[in-house]
Amino acid sequence: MSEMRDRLIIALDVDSAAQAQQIVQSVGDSATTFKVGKQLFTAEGPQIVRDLVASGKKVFLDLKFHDIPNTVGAAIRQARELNVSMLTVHASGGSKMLKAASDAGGPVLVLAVTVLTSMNDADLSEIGIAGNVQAQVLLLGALARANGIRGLVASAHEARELRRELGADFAIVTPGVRPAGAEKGDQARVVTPAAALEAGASHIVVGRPITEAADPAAAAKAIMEELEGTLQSR
Ligand SMILES: O=c1ccn([C@@H]2O[C@H](COP(=O)(O)O)[C@@H](O)[C@H]2O)c(=O)[nH]1
Repeated sequence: MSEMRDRLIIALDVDSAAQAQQIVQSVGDSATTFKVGKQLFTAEGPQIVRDLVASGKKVFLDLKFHDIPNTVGAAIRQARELNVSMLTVHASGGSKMLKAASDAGGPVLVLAVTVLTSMNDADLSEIGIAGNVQAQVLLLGALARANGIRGLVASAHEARELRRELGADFAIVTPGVRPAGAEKGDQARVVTPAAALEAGASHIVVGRPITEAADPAAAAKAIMEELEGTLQSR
């Protein structure tokens, strides 16, 4: 397992490169990996990724590709040119899309998003999925693994079972992480940083609790200390 600092991923969900770089600077050494998602990428394009990589940061490109296999494979080959470390596709794109994604990924860790952490059982039912979230996550996790994918995005609620099913080497990246007492916002399946690690997450993704904090550096440091405390108490 990588060092603890590599396990905290900070979501740079802001409107501009300047705001993103300010957060990166203020967080300093508390994190090595920063997530560029739809908001920042749409505002700034690939240059923000190039700039972060050039400054020595690891970038998780979270654009959640979900399209026909040829298009997803081609998009991933472009992402490789940006030297990102991780990227996402939707597992619900199906086996052919997942295979195209894993074939195209090369050294990039391709993560399959199972069920968004903002969704609950009722949300799944609304889109025609009869099973509960846990069952759907496990089904999509198995489908992803069968098609060469080496990591998933899921909530920590499912992490223990996923870890049992998928083994120690699989990456389980968990958003929906909230320090005790923090606002859930639109997230449905939420746990604390410590509970996510306990459940078997390899990485946690934290956005608003850091980016909207009065002091992002202190917020990131507190989360790091919670993670380190969890490992020491094992
Ligand atoms: O299932 C998912 C997949 C991705 N995300 C992303 O993670 C961050 C979480 O941000 P918070 O502010 O900590 O809620 C955000 O960028 C999402 O796009 C997710 O939340 N759930």
